[in-house]
Amino acid sequence: MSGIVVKNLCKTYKGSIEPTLKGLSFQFREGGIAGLLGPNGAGKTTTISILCGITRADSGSVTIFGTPQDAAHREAIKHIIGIVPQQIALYPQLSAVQNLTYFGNLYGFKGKALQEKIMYYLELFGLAHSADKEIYKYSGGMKRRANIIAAILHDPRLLILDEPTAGVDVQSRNLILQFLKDYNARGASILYTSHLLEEAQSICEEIAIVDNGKMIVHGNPNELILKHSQCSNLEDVFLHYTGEALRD
Ligand SMILES: Nc1ncnc2c1ncn2[C@@H]1O[C@H](COP(=O)(O)OP(=O)(O)OP(=O)(O)O)[C@@H](O)[C@H]1O
Repeated sequence: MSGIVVKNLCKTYKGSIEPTLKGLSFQFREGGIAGLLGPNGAGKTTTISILCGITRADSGSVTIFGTPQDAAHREAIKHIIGIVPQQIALYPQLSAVQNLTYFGNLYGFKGKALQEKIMYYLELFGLAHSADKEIYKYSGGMKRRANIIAAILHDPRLLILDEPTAGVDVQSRNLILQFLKDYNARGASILYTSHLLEEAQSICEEIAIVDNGKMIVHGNPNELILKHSQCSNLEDVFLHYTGEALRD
């Protein structure tokens, strides 16, 4: 299988006694929309950071479309993946255009072609009227949308997003979800995390629920719902596997 293959990831952060990842494994096929789900502290952000090469696992392996995520392939992986982190990764004192020009340059894009692409995406994400406004003046939803543009200027085959719709209004959320579906329809793969299970149920064809650093269940949301007669939606499935207990 040449999708996203995660095998036996283990990770204990420096200074922590308890491991964050305890032999986590899952696979997602190429070309789909996949959801990495789990309660607070399950290890989703850690897993995503390892997938992108930001954090190193203590052991285990990650292969993306046949390319291993290791020191020898870091540059190749950088071009395959676009990452939208949970925190806004833009310079607040720079405008959207200045930020996006900077990120485009990092990937070797320059000049008119880059500026046209930036304007195309600012338009698509409803930000054209604020193209020259500094990011600190943006609303939360506008920042999230600009954050996504920064990750797609190099046309990544895999877009990874950590809670892209957390804390945004319904309008921004709809726009972001529509973009994800359209980007996927153009052939790209999407891997995203969310605590909004109704949303994950509606856009993901594959989900993996992780808890306490381990894989709990993987599958198609509708098939998982049908498999458990007492479950009528993905939230029921999630609670069935992870229980009612608080994690903090
Ligand atoms: N840099 C770090 N140093 C020490 N511990 C960390 C670090 N980053 C994360 N952790 C711990 O690892 C565990 C998993 O965190 P992680 O952020 O990966 O979970 P998550 O599933 O993304 O959670 P959430 O849904 O709350 O965002 C948590 O207990 C967290 O405190």
